[in-house]
Amino acid sequence: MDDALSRFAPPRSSATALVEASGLWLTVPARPGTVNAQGGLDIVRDMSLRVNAGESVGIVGPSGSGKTSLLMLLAGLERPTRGTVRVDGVDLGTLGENRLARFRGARIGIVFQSFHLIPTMTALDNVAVPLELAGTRNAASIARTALEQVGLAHRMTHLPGQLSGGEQQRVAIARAFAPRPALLLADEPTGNLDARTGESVQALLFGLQRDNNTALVLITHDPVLAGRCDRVVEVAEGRLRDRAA
Ligand SMILES: Nc1ncnc2c1ncn2[C@@H]1O[C@H](COP(=O)(O)OP(=O)(O)OP(=O)(O)O)[C@@H](O)[C@H]1O
Repeated sequence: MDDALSRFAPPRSSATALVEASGLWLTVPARPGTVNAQGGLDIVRDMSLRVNAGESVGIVGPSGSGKTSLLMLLAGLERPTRGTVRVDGVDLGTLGENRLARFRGARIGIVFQSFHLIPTMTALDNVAVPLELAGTRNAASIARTALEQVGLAHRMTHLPGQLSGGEQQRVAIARAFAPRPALLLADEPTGNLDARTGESVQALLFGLQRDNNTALVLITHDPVLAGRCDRVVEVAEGRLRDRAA
């Protein structure tokens, strides 16, 4: 970690949640007929969530209920209209865009349903380039190790289009874990994969999460995948409610 990022080095203690989202609202300009009293549409309504270091939390709920919006807020990819998100002791709302992007690169990994790899870059570059951009020394060697860990030692020089869906998601997982983030956010990570491939990607994800003591917040429609998490919370109409795992 370079000097600029070491400022974010966490005072990690078991007493403090790794993620502390408090009173989150996300309001967007409304479509006709869906307005709140102020003339906006409330997508996220007063959500609060704590996630401890190393804990896995499944997020379930109907389509359109606000799951992805919550994940975007936790990643700092959306700014809440009201409320705060603290990750690793840092209030994301206090960071400008550049520092927020650097913080995210160092502390938060994200895995999407549709992989989001850069199609013109090899598997190795898809993992190494974000590390280089973050100023990480030995980026190529860290990326190689990350790809070996996800079983892709033999696919490093392939482009995403030359890889299967499962292999592409493994590259995305290697990219997400390579900076050793404290928090991994995953949005339907097996949603585009067949059942068997999805199972092996699930095993990989939870294995890396356990080995690195990474907190995991995972959106899924798959009850089996949700059931692998330490805890499941349900989103309904923009609100959160806890339920037994
Ligand atoms: N920027 C935006 N502007 C307007 N509406 C939005 C915006 N982002 C999300 N929405 C709406 O907010 C609601 C919640 O969307 P979100 O993607 O968070 O739901 P979700 O629970 O993840 O759904 P799915 O399971 O289908 O992915 C949806 O009705 C969506 O259309």
